[in-house]
Amino acid sequence: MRQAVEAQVLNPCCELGEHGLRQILSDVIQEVQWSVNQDIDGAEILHSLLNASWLQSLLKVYECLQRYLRGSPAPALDYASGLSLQLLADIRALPGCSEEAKELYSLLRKPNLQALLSAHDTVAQKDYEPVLPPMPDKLPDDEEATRIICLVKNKQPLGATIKRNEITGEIFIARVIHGGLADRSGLLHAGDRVVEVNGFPVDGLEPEQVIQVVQARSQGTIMFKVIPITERPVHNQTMLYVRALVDYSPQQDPAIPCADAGVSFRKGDVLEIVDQTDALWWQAKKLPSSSACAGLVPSSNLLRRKQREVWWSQPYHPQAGIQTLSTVEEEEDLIALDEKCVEADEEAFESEELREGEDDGCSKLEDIYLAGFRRSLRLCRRRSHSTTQPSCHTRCPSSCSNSLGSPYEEVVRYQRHPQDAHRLIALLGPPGVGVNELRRRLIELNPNLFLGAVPHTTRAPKGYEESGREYYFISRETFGNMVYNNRFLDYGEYRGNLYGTSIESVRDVLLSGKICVMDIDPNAIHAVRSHELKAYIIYVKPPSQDRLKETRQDSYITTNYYINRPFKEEDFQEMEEAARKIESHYWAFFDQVIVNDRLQDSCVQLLTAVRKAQDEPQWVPASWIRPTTT
Ligand SMILES: Nc1ncnc2c1ncn2[C@@H]1O[C@H](COP(=O)(O)OP(=O)(O)OP(=O)(O)O)[C@@H](O)[C@H]1O
Repeated sequence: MRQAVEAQVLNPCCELGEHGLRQILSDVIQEVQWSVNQDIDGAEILHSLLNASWLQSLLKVYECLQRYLRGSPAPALDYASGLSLQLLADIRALPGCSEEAKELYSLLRKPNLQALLSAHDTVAQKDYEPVLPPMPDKLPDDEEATRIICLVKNKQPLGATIKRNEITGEIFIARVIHGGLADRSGLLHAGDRVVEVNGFPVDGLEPEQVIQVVQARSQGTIMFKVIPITERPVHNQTMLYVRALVDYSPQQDPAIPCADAGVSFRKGDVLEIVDQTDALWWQAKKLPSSSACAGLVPSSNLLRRKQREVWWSQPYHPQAGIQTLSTVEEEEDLIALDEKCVEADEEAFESEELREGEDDGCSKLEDIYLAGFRRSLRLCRRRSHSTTQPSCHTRCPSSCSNSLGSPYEEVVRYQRHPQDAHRLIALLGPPGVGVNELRRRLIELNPNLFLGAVPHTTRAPKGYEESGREYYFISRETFGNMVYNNRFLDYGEYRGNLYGTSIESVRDVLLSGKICVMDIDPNAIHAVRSHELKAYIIYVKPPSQDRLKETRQDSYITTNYYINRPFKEEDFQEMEEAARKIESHYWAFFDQVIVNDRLQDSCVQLLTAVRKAQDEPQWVPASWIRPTTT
């Protein structure tokens, strides 16, 4: 018997029979049993190994595969789709058909089944397209290994770019676009040398001329003769999602290798980076994307370099391929705006000067105080909107300019766990647009769920005020210490008193299980975008000037110099101007934009946005989820 086993091992191709292997195995077990009886070393281990059920199963699988290999699969017929059509006609012709026949009829009519049968027939008839040209009879011995590649082109672009070696004039595939036609074929690779296209030798041609040869045939088979690259680099691509912090238009970028293959994006767009092989040009898809095909975007380094070039050479150039987040010219504009504001209100200011304390916008809803609506706090914020020397400071005043250095921000999909603290809801917009009106309405809707953070101030409390309710009343020294220890999200001075909102105040609301709703100065965006607060930022945008005039007829604005006066034409213009500046600097950081046209609609949109922020997955900075030590 042992000889029989050896024969099988030496000649693995010989027939094992249906139960061949298992038979051998049981013979081996018997043999081992015999060895055990003879007290031979290691035999027991071998015995248990051979008895193992997993080995038995594996051998069973092996036998099945052997059986399958012996009988090569062949189609029973190669006209299944024709037969199904005949069947449909026959069933239709039946005078009264059974339920089974009806079911069969409806099954056979399904387009997916018909497509399947048609695919079956194509394979069965070996009716493959395209028919490759015959191999030349005589290939010169010294010719390098060439490959003939036929791609069937539809209206889609080929999905590959080429480059020319300026010394030799040879044409190479520069890159293959992820998910494009060439990529899906798996036949063309970056680095392959293109020798011929549709029979035309391309050596020495300009890349544009080669493209013309390719494009001469917009549809049908394109034949490439290529010398494949010998060593294809191995890429370990990792999934990367980024939020664009700048605008980019490939059509306006003369440096892009192929503008048609470029992906344009705006600040705030989320890009899926599918290939970072090239140091200069990444491949990406703009989300949400229904296309399998990626396109070219500048790499982070390249985009940063472009940003710097634009920054230094063209402070503001709307035609430039890339627009920076902020420009020097715009900063100067901001000063001009403030002067205009003083001019406009000087006369009336005499008679109707603001008096801090007379009406501090105390907001009380039955027995619930709505903290953070103080007029002085808002005025101190407003001043920072309109000057380059902000009276309101943020915990990280330089963070905005830091973000200018990085054109992409890595993001990940995040959904708050129901047991986690709520995300901070931060509202912002140009002065007077209605941020506080919306915030107030939201809190009033459900004060048990929504709450503002209690701000700090150095001013003395008034008779009716309680520390921790309207404000935390603290000394200048304590306030200074808190500033020193970065405990304010934003703070500022108004009429000699300091005001600020601390991280602890927001934390208190969040820890109580409520949703903290805060209005913030744009400068505070970077402070609230933190691992702990995970702010969801809602930008309240003014509608058109006409709609502002129409909707704000009975509304009142509080300016630096007036409390609650009717809106004037110039208020709307200033609002629009301020909105333009906020948008050009900060658009990328807005999770939601609400155009505050009809108040009722805006309230509904706000409520929906707040629910989305808490309960639906959102793109958030990767650093919130994987905090770094820096
Ligand atoms: N959609 C709207 N339609 C009509 N009036 C509105 C609308 N939104 C807000 N208002 C009114 O506009 C005025 C200014 O609104 P609000 O005080 O909320 O502005 P704000 O954005 O908080 O600005 P600031 O903080 O600088 O005062 C208020 O009288 C408010 O009731």
